[in-house]
Amino acid sequence: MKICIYGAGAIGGYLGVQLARAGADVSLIARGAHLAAMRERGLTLLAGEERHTVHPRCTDDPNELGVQDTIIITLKAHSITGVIEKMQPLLGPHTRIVTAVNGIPYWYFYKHGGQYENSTLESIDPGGRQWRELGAERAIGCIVYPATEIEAPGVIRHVYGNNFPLGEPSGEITPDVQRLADLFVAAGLKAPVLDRIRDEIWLKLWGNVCFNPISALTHATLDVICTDPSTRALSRAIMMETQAIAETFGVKFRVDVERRIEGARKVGAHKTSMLQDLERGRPMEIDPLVTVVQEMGRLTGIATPALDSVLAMVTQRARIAGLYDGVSTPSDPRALAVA
Ligand SMILES: NC(=O)C1=CN([C@@H]2O[C@H](COP(=O)(O)OP(=O)(O)OC[C@H]3O[C@@H](n4cnc5c(N)ncnc54)[C@H](OP(=O)(O)O)[C@@H]3O)[C@@H](O)[C@H]2O)C=CC1
Ligand SMILES: CC(C)(CO)C(=O)C(=O)O
Repeated sequence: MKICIYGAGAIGGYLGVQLARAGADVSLIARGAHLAAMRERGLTLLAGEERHTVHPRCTDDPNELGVQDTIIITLKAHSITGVIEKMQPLLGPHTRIVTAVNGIPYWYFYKHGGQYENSTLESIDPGGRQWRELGAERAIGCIVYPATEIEAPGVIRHVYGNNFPLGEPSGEITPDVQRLADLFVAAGLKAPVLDRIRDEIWLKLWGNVCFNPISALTHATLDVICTDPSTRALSRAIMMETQAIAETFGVKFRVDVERRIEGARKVGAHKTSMLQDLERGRPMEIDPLVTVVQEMGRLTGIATPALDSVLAMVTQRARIAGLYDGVSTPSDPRALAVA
């Protein structure tokens, strides 16, 4: 299976090392100093006391790679639209695209059923270009549970976790998704194939939608946000709004909100990716994690006053830092009035 990891940074680099070590035919697309370092010295994974270096093909030009069986997108989700054209040489009639990103993916309403079937969401997929030009029918869902970071160009630090649940939008256990899961397992990862992948997407997003913007606004780590009574209550309020929206779309949450917050608290003194991005001057992933929930709230007529307030502040914070030029424009006067 020819696999290309598009955006081989912290998560894509981790996957790249593990897949290469398992003997997979894997190519990495990256850029800048990180790409130069990988070309020169290979890609190194630091995991506890272990250190592994691999030398997969690395490029910033998809034309060099040609058609792939599987593309694993590990870009920040707000970067996907910007690479649609560059991705075209990788796409053949049978290519599958795995969305290994946080937030709601572009294919969300593909094989969803009901009144929203085949809808696109403006906050994550402006004009529906990802849906049309990457192809919703190509998609395989993936949830990223591990935490990793780029410690230096060409060097990935594994922080915790190895679980990447996978699932077809239709819920079927197809040969494609099973083959991919088998490959992940051979690479030492966990990759349960889920028949309700959207439930798991929301379970992860439940944390990102509140902890990430609150951390960017307060600079608090997860343990502090989940312990301080005020930020815990604010997180809970956003999570309850989010749950109401997701349940309208038929999502089932397998844990309750208190257990989800406790799970995050136990992660400890960890800075969310949004806080890390703010501190390092990198574009913040606001629309795929927060604005999209507001958009889905508008679609379903569910007010999101707590989320609206936090979103208004975090977008302003990000704009002032020059790290956001997205779509967030709250337009529901009722929600703004409540907020
Ligand atoms: N890191 C983590 O611990 C976790 C991450 N996630 C999610 O996983 C996804 C990936 O995150 P993460 O790995 O941290 O992100 P990174 O920013 O580390 O990785 C993305 C990589 O893609 C590169 N890139 C961006 N645009 C292009 C382009 N046009 N051509 C080539 N390369 C490009 C970036 O380069 P550059 O730096 O130059 O922009 C970067 O190296 C996100 O959705 C994130 O929320 C989820 C759970 C945990
Ligand atoms: C750490 C965690 C789970 C916080 O929601 C995360 O996914 C992130 O930082 O993006």
